[in-house]
Parts: sequence; C-alpha cells; structure tokens
Amino acid sequence: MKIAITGANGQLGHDLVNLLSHDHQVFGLSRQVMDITNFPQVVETVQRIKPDAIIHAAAYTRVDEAEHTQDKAYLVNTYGTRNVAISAQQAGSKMIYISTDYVFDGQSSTPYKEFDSPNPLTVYGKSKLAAEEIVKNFSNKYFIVRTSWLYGQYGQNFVKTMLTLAQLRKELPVVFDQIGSPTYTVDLAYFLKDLLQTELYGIYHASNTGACSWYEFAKAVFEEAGLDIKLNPVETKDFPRPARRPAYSVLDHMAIRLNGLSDFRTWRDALKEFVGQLI
Ligand SMILES: NC(=O)C1=CN([C@@H]2O[C@H](COP(=O)(O)OP(=O)(O)OC[C@H]3O[C@@H](n4cnc5c(N)ncnc54)[C@H](O)[C@@H]3O)[C@@H](O)[C@H]2O)C=CC1
Repeated sequence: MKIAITGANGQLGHDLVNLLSHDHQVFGLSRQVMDITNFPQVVETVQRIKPDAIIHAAAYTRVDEAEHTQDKAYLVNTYGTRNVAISAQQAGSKMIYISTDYVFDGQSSTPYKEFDSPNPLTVYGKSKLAAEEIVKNFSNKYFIVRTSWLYGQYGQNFVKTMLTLAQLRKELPVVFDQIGSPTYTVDLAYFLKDLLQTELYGIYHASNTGACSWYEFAKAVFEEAGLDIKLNPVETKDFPRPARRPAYSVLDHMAIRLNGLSDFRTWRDALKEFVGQLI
C-alpha cells in the first residue's frame, strides 16, 4: 500500500513511519514538507502521492498553550484536518484521524464507549472534536481513532520527564486524581497498521488496556527503571494548569471487540518494554 503520514516528526508519526516502512511505500510528511494549514499545498501533495491511505497524526498538541492561542489550535487541528480530509476524499484514500480522550469531560466513572457523548473541557479538546465532525462530513472512508496519554521514543512525554526529573530530585509530587490509560506509540502504530488493511470504518478507542493515575504511572516508571524516588500524591487543584484535564478518561474498546480486531496489551507490560529499551 501507499501510505502518507502527517506529523511524521511527532511522537506517533515517527513510530508509524518506522513500522509501516517495512511492508509499505511510506510518505512521511513533516510540517516542512506539507503544512496542513496550507490548503493548496495539501491538495497538491496528496494528489501527487495518490496514497491508498492517509494517517493524519499532525496536530497542535500544546494543551495548556491552546487555552491562550485558540485560533492557532483551531487552525491546525480543525481546519488543517479539513484540508487533509478533503484531499483524502479527492484522492480516494482511506483516512485515519488520530483523536483524543480529551473529547470527554471525565465525569464518568466507567470507561467511555465510542458512542458516548463527548463534552470537551479545553480548547484543544474542542478543536479535536470539531475535526472529528469534519472528517465524518468530508471523508467516506474514515477511521477516527481516539487514544490517550501517549509516550514513545521520539519527542517529550511523561515517562521521559519523570526519568529526567529523577536525575535532579529524590522526591516528586504527582497528581493522583486523574485516571487514564498510558499508551505506547509503538503499540498504537501496530494497531493502526492492522486497521488500515480493513474497511471496518468508524470510531475506535485505542489505548493500552487497564488504567491508572499519573501517580501510579510515575510509580511504575520508577519501578521499571529501578529508581528509588519518593512520590508524593497531590490533587489536581494543588497543581493548577491553564487547561482543565478530565478526571477520568479511560476508553472502552467496544469497537475493537465488536469488529473482532486484536486488542492492546496492558499499559504496564508496554511500559516495561519501553523503559527497558530506554535505559
Ligand atoms: N500526546 C498525547 O498524549 C496524545 C496525543 N493525541 C493525538 O495523537 C496525535 C499524535 O500526537 P503526538 O505524536 O504526541 O504529537 P506531537 O506533538 O509529538 O506531533 C505532532 C506533529 O504535528 C506536527 N504539526 C504541527 N502543526 C503542523 C502543521 N501546521 N502542519 C503539519 N504538521 C504539523 C508537528 O510538527 C509534530 O511533528 C495527535 O493528533 C494528538 O492530538 C491523542 C491523545 C493523547
């Protein structure tokens, strides 16, 4: 297959390019090659490649900054996605749009199903949800894949931040009242690779299985790394940030189950592998 990947220099994009290049003709599109906010450039690039599928992983992911730069968030996440969706449709390509658990408000106490009503709390979440609607309207061969708490080898993420902080301090405060599912970008890339081969279009929730708080996640990182760091559980209210995070954003994998696709391994198993490779 010919596969184009936006956000090719990002955490997920990088792993997607690496994985899919083994079996497919891959076009990794960084911002330098194709700025998704530039409509003529997106149309021209996609027409030239004529990919069988586009995985759209590019986004404005600075969740806190987005609260103050709304136009920028909507320009990249919403209108950028429109540009990709229209181009994908013109070229007859399948489209996978990567979305987020932050489309939910976190008031639930049970895992969110694909058809539960979104209610994003942040500009970032709203701009990503608006993009989901656009994808549904402009593409007739779409997968919307919501994931959560990504980490991997490339770029900055929670796991790397914890390991860096551990070199500077022996004691760290970490939030214990936000629950979600950490997801390894390599595992998500494998899932997307399988999904691409199908025509089982629609919305998917895709994360490593199981759930934890950021506090438990940090504890697991240090256990896997064999580091003795004292963690102090703190409440979200003691750690004010511009963007309000959902208190609970665990994703139920109903679409994976009902479509007979392979589910993810646990977040702890994935973390073990990642930290093992990192250190
Ligand atoms: N990082 C996380 O914890 C989560 C991320 N997601 C979603 O997963 C996807 C991948 O996330 P990450 O790899 O972590 O993001 P990232 O921030 O590492 O990568 C995003 C990439 O998009 C590119 N980009 C930004 N503006 C662009 C533009 N105008 N034109 C072209 N490229 C542009 C950036 O250069 C960057 O390489 C995104 O859609 C994000 O919204 C969903 C849930 C959680």
